Amino acid sequence: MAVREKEMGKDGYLPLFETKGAKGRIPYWLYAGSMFMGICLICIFRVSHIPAQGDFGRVAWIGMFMAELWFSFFWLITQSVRWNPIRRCTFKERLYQRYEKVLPSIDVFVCTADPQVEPPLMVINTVLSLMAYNYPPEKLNFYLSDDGGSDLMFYALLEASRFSAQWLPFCRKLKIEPRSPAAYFATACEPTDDPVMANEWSSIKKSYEELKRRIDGTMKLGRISDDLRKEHKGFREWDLVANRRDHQTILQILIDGRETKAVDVEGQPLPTLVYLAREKRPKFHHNFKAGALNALLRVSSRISDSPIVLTVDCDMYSNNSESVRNAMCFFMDEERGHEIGFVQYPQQFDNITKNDIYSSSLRVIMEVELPGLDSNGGPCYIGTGCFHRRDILCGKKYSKECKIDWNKENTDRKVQEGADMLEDTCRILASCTYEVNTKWGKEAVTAKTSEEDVSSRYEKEVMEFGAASPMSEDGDSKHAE
Ligand SMILES: O=c1ccn([C@@H]2O[C@H](COP(=O)(O)OP(=O)(O)O[C@H]3O[C@H](CO)[C@@H](O)[C@H](O)[C@H]3O)[C@@H](O)[C@H]2O)c(=O)[nH]1
Ligand SMILES: [Mn+2]
Repeated sequence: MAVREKEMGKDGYLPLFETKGAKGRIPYWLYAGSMFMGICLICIFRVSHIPAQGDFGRVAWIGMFMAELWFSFFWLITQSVRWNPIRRCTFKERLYQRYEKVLPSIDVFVCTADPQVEPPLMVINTVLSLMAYNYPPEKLNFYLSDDGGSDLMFYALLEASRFSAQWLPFCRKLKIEPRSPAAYFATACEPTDDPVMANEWSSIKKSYEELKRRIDGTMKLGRISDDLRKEHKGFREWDLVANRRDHQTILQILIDGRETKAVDVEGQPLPTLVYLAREKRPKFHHNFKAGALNALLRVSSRISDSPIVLTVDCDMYSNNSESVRNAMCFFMDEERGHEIGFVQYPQQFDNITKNDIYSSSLRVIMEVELPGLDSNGGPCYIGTGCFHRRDILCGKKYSKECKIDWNKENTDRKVQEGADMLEDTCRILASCTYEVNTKWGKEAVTAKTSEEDVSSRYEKEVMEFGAASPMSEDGDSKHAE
């Protein structure tokens, strides 16, 4: 094993992640240094050549000097986010060796709000890209929050739950990236070298196209046909729905990962998949996405209660199937894990013009400023693509002494009830009155539910975040072990 000395922590311990300075810092420091010199010289020139009292242009001179001082001050404070950008590298191989058996389970929250603006086909592509993560499927739980309360969205998710039985094994076998079917088939070519694979490839592509056609057809029709309605008990919920702003909680567990029959075409377990449309009533404010996330936190704490929570906007698929493992390297690092409250990934946009004339890819923000903020304690939560520790969201503070026993963490949180029972008992957690008379909105408060007593609210604590927020970059391929 050829491991460089500085990679090692105390007592020869090998960390799960490493922090490095970003590339290009030295040229930037030279540039910033010359800039600073220039600013100083301008100041000296302005002060030493100021026109005497009564001379022509004195007021303009002072005005210019003030403006220059203001811009210099502005430049100086931007250095705090540009001076020292950092890069994080993970060692997934070490994670695999030490923790593969006890990896924590993850609850993934996807938010959608309107089936017209955010087409269900796009939403299920996001969900499928996440379901296909390279992570033990029995440890993944997916929750789709539908603020549009639409049976069309429910139907699309039902289709996705069926398609996932083919899609997940296909992704595993061909190790494809990205794992959003739409994004993948938009660019991928049929593998020609292996006829068996080529066959499978075309058959999956055909299945996806049929799924797309069925969903497009239903969207065009604008309602669920009577034949489709018979396919799942969940559609009966919509008999009681007045409109999207006035309806009861709709909660359907489409795949119950704990069940033995929840398997893909290869017999491997499927992840849990839950549809949630929280209760909406005209009298109560729903608090948009934040309200949805709070409802999801409560409902998921009852169903799967995973120690790690990932939030994703429905219009943002995951382009890397290793994202979860990368994030786990931060949370599970024995020495520094307790310093990390959340791990988030920068966003990238798909539909940007070649020359990016509007700078839509936000390169300065994504490539310089967020890594720059990372060296100063971390940027704030950007709303999507972010893993949180559940306990942090409920106010827990971590310290050096607070070591997590991941073995215990995993087994402690299992529920016994069947899916039907859970659907019933969890409804109240997504009711619109749940947060009434709490401090929600004044201090962002979230409630955690106990297993013993579902309806009682306990542990209402202030939402706050940990000190560090690393941005992960894959580094392990470059390291010899
Ligand atoms: O009542 C609502 C309204 C919105 N959403 C969801 O919230 C997400 C973000 O909304 P969007 O309209 O797409 O906002 P963007 O401006 O694209 O989002 C960026 O900016 C938001 C804050 O302004 C963050 O919340 C997002 O995470 C971030 O991606 C989407 O998935 C929506 O479906 C809900 O779940 N319920
Ligand atoms: Mn968006």
